[in-house]
Amino acid sequence: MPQPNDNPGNSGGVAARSSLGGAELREGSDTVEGEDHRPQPAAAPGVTRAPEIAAGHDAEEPTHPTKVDVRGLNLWYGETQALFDVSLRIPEKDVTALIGPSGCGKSTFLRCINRMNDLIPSVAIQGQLLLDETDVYGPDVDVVQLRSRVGMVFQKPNPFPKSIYENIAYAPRIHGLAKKGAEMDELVETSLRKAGLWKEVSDRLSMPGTALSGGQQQRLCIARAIAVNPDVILMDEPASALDPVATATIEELIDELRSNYTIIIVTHNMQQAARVARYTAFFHLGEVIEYDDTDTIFTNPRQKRTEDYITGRFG
Ligand SMILES: Nc1ncnc2c1ncn2[C@@H]1O[C@H](COP(=O)(O)OP(=O)(O)OP(=O)(O)O)[C@@H](O)[C@H]1O
Repeated sequence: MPQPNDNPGNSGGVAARSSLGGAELREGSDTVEGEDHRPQPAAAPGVTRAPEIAAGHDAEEPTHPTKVDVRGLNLWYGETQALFDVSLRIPEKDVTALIGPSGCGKSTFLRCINRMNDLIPSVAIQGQLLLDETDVYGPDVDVVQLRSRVGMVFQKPNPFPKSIYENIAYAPRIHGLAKKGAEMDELVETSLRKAGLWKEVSDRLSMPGTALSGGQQQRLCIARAIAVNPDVILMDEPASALDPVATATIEELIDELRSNYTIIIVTHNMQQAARVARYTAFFHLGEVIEYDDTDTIFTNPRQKRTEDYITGRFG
């Protein structure tokens, strides 16, 4: 088993980091600097592979560095704890799925990565969440910048009530990423191309984004996220409101984006996780029960609870 402290560049130990909003930060009473009390995820995919996990997989498979390194993350909504000691190392430039029954904390965890939970006053967070080497909850973090590095796509497509063009151009303009005119036109086109939408909308960029079909709106939202050149794209059930054809298009798009972006996707649809994700984390009751190659999770899970979930015994 790899030890969590195998991860280079981090000294281990769980740091109390942040109190968001009005709730008290809880100190981990059993946590001693230098010791590591975190549960052991099966492996940190793409970083350090346990020999038994590597067995049966292509030994030449490239391993990617960690993009998001989560260490002992706990989260409370007021008095109610929703995440328990979550530790995951999410590799860069690939797709990681978060699965588990309703209410197990998948979306809560996802929202920690770009600090969307800051918007909920009762939330308190303890633990460490590193994006590359940066502590996302560190005192110097500019949350606006963070959210441009870590884009988000929601369950229900939510284009701005503006033109297709403006949906893409809005954030780059605010961030000063392109000048008005040809430079912005090019950025809009490139973003729409990357999201596989350009051909469908190139002759109607002034039309409202909300006039597109649901699947097109979701690709517009993905193009909008891409336009600010993020490293990470969080997707919270991005296809659950779409029909099967639009869902297939989104899944194809995710597959195309995987080589350039770290994609973390929450999905209720296990077939979808199996189709799009290289790695899968199974959450239950706010804990990560198992985290491994998607193949292993679906064909040879180590934990009974994972097996029971993927075979439909609960959830
Ligand atoms: N804003 C909130 N305030 C209080 N409790 C919340 C809030 N959001 C989520 N919770 C609670 O936190 C727990 C985890 O919810 P979360 O939405 O993260 O689960 P999930 O696994 O994404 O569920 P689903 O698959 O149904 O979307 C649940 O018990 C939920 O009721």
